Amino acid sequence: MPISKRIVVKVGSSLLANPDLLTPRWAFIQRLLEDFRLLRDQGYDIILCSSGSVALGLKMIGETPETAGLRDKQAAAACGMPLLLNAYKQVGTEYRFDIAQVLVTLRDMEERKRFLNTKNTIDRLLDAEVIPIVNENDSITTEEIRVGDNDRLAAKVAQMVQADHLVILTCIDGLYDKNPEEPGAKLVEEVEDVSQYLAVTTGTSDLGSGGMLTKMQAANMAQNAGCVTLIANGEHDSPVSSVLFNKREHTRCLAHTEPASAWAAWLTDRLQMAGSIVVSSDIVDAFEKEKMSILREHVQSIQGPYVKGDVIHIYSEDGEEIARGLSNFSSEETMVLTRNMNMPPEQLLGYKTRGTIVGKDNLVRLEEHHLQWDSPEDSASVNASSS
Ligand SMILES: Nc1ncnc2c1ncn2[C@@H]1O[C@H](COP(=O)(O)OP(=O)(O)O)[C@@H](O)[C@H]1O
Ligand SMILES: N[C@@H](CCC(=O)OP(=O)(O)O)C(=O)O
Repeated sequence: MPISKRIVVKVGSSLLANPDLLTPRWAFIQRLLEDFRLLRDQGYDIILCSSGSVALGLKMIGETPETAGLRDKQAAAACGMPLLLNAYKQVGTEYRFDIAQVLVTLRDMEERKRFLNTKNTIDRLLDAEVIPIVNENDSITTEEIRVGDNDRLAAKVAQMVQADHLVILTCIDGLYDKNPEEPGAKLVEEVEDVSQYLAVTTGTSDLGSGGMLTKMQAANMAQNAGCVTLIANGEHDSPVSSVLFNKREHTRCLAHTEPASAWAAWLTDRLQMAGSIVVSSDIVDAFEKEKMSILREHVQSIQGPYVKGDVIHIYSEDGEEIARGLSNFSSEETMVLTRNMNMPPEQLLGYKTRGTIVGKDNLVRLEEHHLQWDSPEDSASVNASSS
């Protein structure tokens, strides 16, 4: 099976749950899986990222979308997940599909080993022609350690399986050039640079989580991994193939050139910032010409806490994010190294090390098409050489 026939389909809560009764929308699931059958028969591998567990589980714990807090949503997800999977299972049988549940957490995407483990599982399911249904394991994730939206999670999965299309089905026809409630808002058919639209993407539907903002962030991650994102209304016959084959209106976010490697794509597109450092202007200038390792003398300030092996965001002194890279040290160790420049790293840390903060092979310089993240609050950062 050529890898170019891999698609990731993300389905939002509002398509899966009736807004008032919070019960499964069987007719939609029917249309979706009927379309999957058609695509499978044409040789497409499909990975489904499905929301809906929280919405479908709320009634069981006596909550509503308006009143539910984080704890309620965690419990609702535990109640709703079997209902959601049961719906897919029942309809799947009708269309000769086997399905499988893959529940992931933030760390399964952010830690390289766990990311590859998840990839292996999904690949194996696809080999067996089983449809992986991916969702966040909401019941065990708290605010600090959750992805929080399935748009970016789906983009991460698209990057993971090297899909060439990510199809995001939602309750609106695509991205509008301003708040769709405002008169005169127009559908944007093609997006090359998502950063132009971030300011006009506030608000979600009643059951949705991330709104159009996380769809744009997801599209950027997919773009950077060489994957096209199609955003469309799911309320349509053949909801996926009609968009994939360009038979109805939608927003198409173009793919950028292929990333240097799957490793570089994983390293660059993050779901959460583990920590960051500010580096001196000499290394920023040097970066213009070639990629170089970041040494302790380059570090101006550190924002943690983070641990050895976390991907950290690297900023210039004027707040521009210039690179991301795998840190060889925890934030505490980095602090010790940079505050005691006259002492050898080995002596400071008690083990053999050259003290390179980020090696050049574990570093990716951000390009124009990568969305930069705002630098963390200055007040929270600690000056590396202040004592
Ligand atoms: N510029 C925009 N274009 C389109 N939709 C937008 C825009 N800004 C905000 N939205 C809102 O995003 C919502 C879709 O996101 P969301 O509710 O999270 O859906 P889903 O549950 O499918 O992820 C729409 O209902 C719309 O109101
Ligand atoms: N993981 C959650 C959904 C999170 C989410 O992104 O929701 P949505 O914006 O409707 O796609 C759930 O299963 O309810």
